[in-house]
Amino acid sequence: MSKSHWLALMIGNSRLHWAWFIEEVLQFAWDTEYLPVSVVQNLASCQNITDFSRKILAPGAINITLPPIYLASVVPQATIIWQTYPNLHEITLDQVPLQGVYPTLGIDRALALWGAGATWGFPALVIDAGTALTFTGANSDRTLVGGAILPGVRLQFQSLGERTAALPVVSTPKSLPPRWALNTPESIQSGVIYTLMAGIKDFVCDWWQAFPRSCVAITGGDRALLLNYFQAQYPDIAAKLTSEPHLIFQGIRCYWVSRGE
Ligand SMILES: Nc1ncnc2c1ncn2[C@@H]1O[C@H](COP(=O)(O)OP(=O)(O)O)[C@@H](O)[C@H]1O
Ligand SMILES: CC(C)(COP(=O)(O)O)[C@@H](O)C(=O)NCCC(=O)O
Ligand SMILES: [K+]
Repeated sequence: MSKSHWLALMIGNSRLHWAWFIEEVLQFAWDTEYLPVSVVQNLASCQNITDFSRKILAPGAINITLPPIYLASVVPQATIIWQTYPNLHEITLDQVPLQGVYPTLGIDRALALWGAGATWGFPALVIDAGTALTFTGANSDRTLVGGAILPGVRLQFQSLGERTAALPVVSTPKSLPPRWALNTPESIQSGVIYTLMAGIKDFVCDWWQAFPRSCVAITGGDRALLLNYFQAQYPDIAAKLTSEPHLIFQGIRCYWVSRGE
């Protein structure tokens, strides 16, 4: 029997996250920008698979087998576009085996937590440093303990620059800035970064008080950046964080396996 190839697509608020799987093994993962409107319109106009492959995948080619896409999204408008894809499996919260979730919990948070628990065991806490930064934790019964949501790194700089007259939108520093800054850009960098780190440290320490041996996994676009800062400022905590770029894909993989495909 031939092995099954499939794609995972996570639609986040900043970009699309893709992974190519063969059976339950992740082969390759990449990020793309949102598709240009012209491509989306073209996609929406497709009538069937042949039409789709001719217009989108490989103009001129016929009879291409489209891989199934397992889709999870926290951006409803962007989901609509993909519902025209002929071989789509949309993952919803009721398909994630966690107890005590509330109806509006983000599917990305649920999948990352499932992925973390399946990989390192429950209890587990996930820090997802994406457009928004989230904490999401479950206990040893796989019951959601709860979490928190705050603006992510880039969003903090953007919103400060865009909603004030005198503040520029500064870039995210690659390494830890000086705490006591003597110019405007570094003052903004210091304020955002040191407050963010203190906040993360406080959440993580509170979690470890309740669940001392729990895995705390960090994922998302700013994962490596935050880990760098932590290594410089709180190396003891950095050493106890588990860094995993593909936590949501681990959750989607669990979903794929649970379907017995
Ligand atoms: N090309 C990029 N586009 C957007 N964000 C990026 C990019 N490269 C790095 N980042 C960082 O990743 C963060 C967004 O994380 P990501 O996991 O991609 O978000 P989401 O899952 O919400 O789409 C931003 O705060 C930003 O600092
Ligand atoms: C908190 C989020 C915006 C994070 O999304 P992201 O930054 O990964 O794009 C997303 O998980 C979401 O829309 N959640 C719904 C609200 C909730 O989880 O309570
Ligand atoms: K919103």
